[in-house]
Amino acid sequence: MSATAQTTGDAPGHIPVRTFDYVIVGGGTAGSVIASRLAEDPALTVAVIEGGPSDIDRPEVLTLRRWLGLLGGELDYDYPTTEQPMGNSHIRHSRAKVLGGCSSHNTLIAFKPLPGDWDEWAEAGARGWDAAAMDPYFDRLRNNIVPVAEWDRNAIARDFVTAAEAATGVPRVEGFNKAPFHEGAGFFDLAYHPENNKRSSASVAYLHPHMESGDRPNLTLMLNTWAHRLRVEDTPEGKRATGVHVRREDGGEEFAAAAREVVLCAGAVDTPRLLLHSGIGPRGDLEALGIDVVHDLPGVGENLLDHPESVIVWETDGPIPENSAMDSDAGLFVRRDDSGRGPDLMFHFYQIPFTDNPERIGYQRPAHGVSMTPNIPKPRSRGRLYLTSADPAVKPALDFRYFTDADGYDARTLVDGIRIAREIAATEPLAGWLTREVCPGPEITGDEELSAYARSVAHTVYHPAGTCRMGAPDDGLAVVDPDLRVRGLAGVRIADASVFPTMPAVNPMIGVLMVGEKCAELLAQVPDDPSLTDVPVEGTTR
Ligand SMILES: Cc1cc2nc3c(=O)[nH]c(=O)nc-3n(C[C@H](O)[C@H](O)[C@H](O)COP(=O)(O)OP(=O)(O)OC[C@H]3O[C@@H](n4cnc5c(N)ncnc54)[C@H](O)[C@@H]3O)c2cc1C
Repeated sequence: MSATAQTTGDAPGHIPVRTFDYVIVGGGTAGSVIASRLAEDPALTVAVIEGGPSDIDRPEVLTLRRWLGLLGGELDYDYPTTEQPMGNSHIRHSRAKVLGGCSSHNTLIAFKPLPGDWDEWAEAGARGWDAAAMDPYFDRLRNNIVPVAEWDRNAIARDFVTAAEAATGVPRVEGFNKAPFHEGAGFFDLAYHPENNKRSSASVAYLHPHMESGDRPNLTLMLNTWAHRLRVEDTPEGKRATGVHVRREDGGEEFAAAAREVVLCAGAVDTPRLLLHSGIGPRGDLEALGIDVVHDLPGVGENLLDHPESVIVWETDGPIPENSAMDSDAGLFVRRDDSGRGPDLMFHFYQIPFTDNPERIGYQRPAHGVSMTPNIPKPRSRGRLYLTSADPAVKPALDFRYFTDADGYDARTLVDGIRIAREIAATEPLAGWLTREVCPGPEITGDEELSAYARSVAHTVYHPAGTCRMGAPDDGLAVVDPDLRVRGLAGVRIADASVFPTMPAVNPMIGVLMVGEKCAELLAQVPDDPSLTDVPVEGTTR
């Protein structure tokens, strides 16, 4: 196979074609890993179609502590949710439009998924994705995963950890990735460079070294370029994805042809969105919108998962010290149900008053304060992503169906979280810093009132996943098989947060990076098969 992408001229009325061995849609968290790994073989050509710009020389992106300033800005796709009768309908889901994807604007909290998380995937039909099989991929990660540096450990966060340990009886943990845990309080591991607070995002760790040295001429980054349709053709072997129609920033159209495979890494919102606009999804939904059905795949967009959280805010006795890695670098895991496989309640401790949602219902932001955000590691509610228009420019609908699980487990978890948070706040040495509970406020004590508050100010930990879930080859609602191949289509795989069958108890980014590493390995195992090159490598396409 040629190491040089083949290009054709731009014929009038036609779209120029460039052919690569692999076309990766999305240079985000998983996409950066896969592109970098595939391009290690100089005989292969690899293209990355990335909707956003490069992150190189952008301090507002590369400086971890500036993450909050990116949300809702020009590098954010900013997806709304649908009306949430049981929760907060005003949540905006940030999704990064920049090389590195969400690893370029998240908080880079780095947890290896717990053994129970992977084993649950294997039990859901993802054969080969159990904890023992997945463990080695963590050691391959190139990100600089380190504990929060001593100088970034804020005094009030240290006191939160001590108070959490005393109030709940959980052990203090130094290095959450050293061994599986059920409970614990401590500073997190982060993917960052403490000496200058620079991100160790997927792009920084996997792509920058090659972009800066130019040692991967076989890797083409098509930046500010939007993939709007996956092309599927009928071949003697069946339906095959042959490439992606893309639109550049200047409005020009191109076809990126894949001689071997297309890999979709556009994330849990944009991968199903692209499939649906390509006519791949539930037949009835597509027909109702007038989209030609290319491949009936009922699971696309189903199984929308997230980690919902609530918030409790205290005013502090004056300003707190300035130092921090990113203002939310310590936390707590609790296991209320001893029969569970892992933690069932998690808290981030914010060194800022996080009142965005409470302000909407009348609370005021204190001049100085801190917050605890209890979240649900294993939520039971399941949502759905779907299109409301055949126009690809219209954002998809994200209906998380927050707090709709039949037995009320999700809402109850947040109520338990607020009660535990209050116990910690009443315990020294944290108690001495706090002058008053701002929200929900000490007068709100009953289960129902607490639940109503917790749900009305609920937020997301920004972890949407599961919308193209992996499952056994005979699982009708699975979108990809355990080799990440889209069911019923040749030449296309998915590797990003959308393939998660269930939600890990911990923050998901490391899991996504490990999906990327495993996908690269699966692709490398494919033998050279002449039939795989039976796709257009020359000419033009409409
Ligand atoms: C604010 C925030 C904080 C978070 N904090 C943490 C944390 O601390 N720890 C943690 O573990 N997780 C965290 N997460 C979650 C984590 O970052 C994500 O789960 C993970 O990065 C998702 O990776 P992905 O590869 O699925 O998608 P992404 O990283 O989002 O990559 C998708 C890429 O595809 C591109 N793209 C999309 N559609 C197209 C298209 N049609 N054409 C071309 N390009 C396209 C996008 O521009 C993007 O670069 C956070 C997320 C957010 C938003």
